[in-house]
Amino acid sequence: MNDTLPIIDISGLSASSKADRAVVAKMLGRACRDTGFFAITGHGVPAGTMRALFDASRRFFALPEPDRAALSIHRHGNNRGYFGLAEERLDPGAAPDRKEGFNIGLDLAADDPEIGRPFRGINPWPALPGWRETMLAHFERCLSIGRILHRGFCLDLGLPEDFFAPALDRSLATLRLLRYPAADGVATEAPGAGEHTDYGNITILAVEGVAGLELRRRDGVWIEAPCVEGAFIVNIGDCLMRWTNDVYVSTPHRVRVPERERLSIAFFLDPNPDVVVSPINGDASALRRYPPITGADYLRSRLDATYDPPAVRDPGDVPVKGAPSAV
Ligand SMILES: O=C(O)CCC(=O)C(=O)O
Ligand SMILES: [Fe+2]
Repeated sequence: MNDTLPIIDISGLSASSKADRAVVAKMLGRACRDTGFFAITGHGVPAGTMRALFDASRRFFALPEPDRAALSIHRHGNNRGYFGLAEERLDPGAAPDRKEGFNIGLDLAADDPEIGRPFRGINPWPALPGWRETMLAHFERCLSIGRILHRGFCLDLGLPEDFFAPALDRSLATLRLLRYPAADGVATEAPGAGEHTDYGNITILAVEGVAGLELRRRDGVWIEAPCVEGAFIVNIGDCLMRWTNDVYVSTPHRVRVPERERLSIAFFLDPNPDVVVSPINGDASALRRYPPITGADYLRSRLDATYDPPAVRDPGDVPVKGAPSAV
């Protein structure tokens, strides 16, 4: 394979003709079986909207440290809020990550009956005018792109196109703003983000043009993910790999410390907590590589197996342990 990611225009997934949708689905399927990484265009999000989103992210990271710390993920729990530099270590064999971030989950009202259930909680918000609305609009946008992509996956996998729809309507999704400070000539062992695979079904990543994301091809060679103007980078996570019985692959990736400050915005699409993730393999249950498990139990098991204590972890990610899952 070559050194770049496939760039897939996904607008055809909304075509009225199934044959047209299938053309895109086939391209998606090929990428999902290969590196599990691809860039998408034709997603309908205007460049100005993305600029405003990154401006909002920059405003957050420019807040005084005490204001950010007041929103700490430790204080708020449920994987929501702020974490500072070196508070997360995606590769347990490496130094902590040189990045800070802010996580936003499904936005629930204080009296929502789901509050208190695993990974359900109230989002803390910074006191920045219009900020919450900007972020929630992007959350919804990514959810809808994620659902459309799943329809394409279904077509590729020979499933009814709405197969995943009921599994993604109360998703454990997380929108995560990330800031990687510039190297600034400081000698450090720390990565921007250590090598890991993502936990969920898919990750939809926006970058602003500063390179740094690297992924490991199936032949073991690390390549840089190109910054494609106007595109999101999508990658398959461990949950969808499991769900597809390893037909789709989640691929190890990492972020190197960038030459200049780098902002990225990741959306991790995990399934509903109570959905049963049962590997898709027709009726040949004997050939299933994994037992069925609920979305929430799978998340919990991965976090518990990886972290002690499982404090700041993001359901979007798990570090790579032992043999890489995708080669
Ligand atoms: O910032 C990036 O480019 C990727 C971040 C990432 O892989 C993650 O947070 O899971
Ligand atoms: Fe990741």
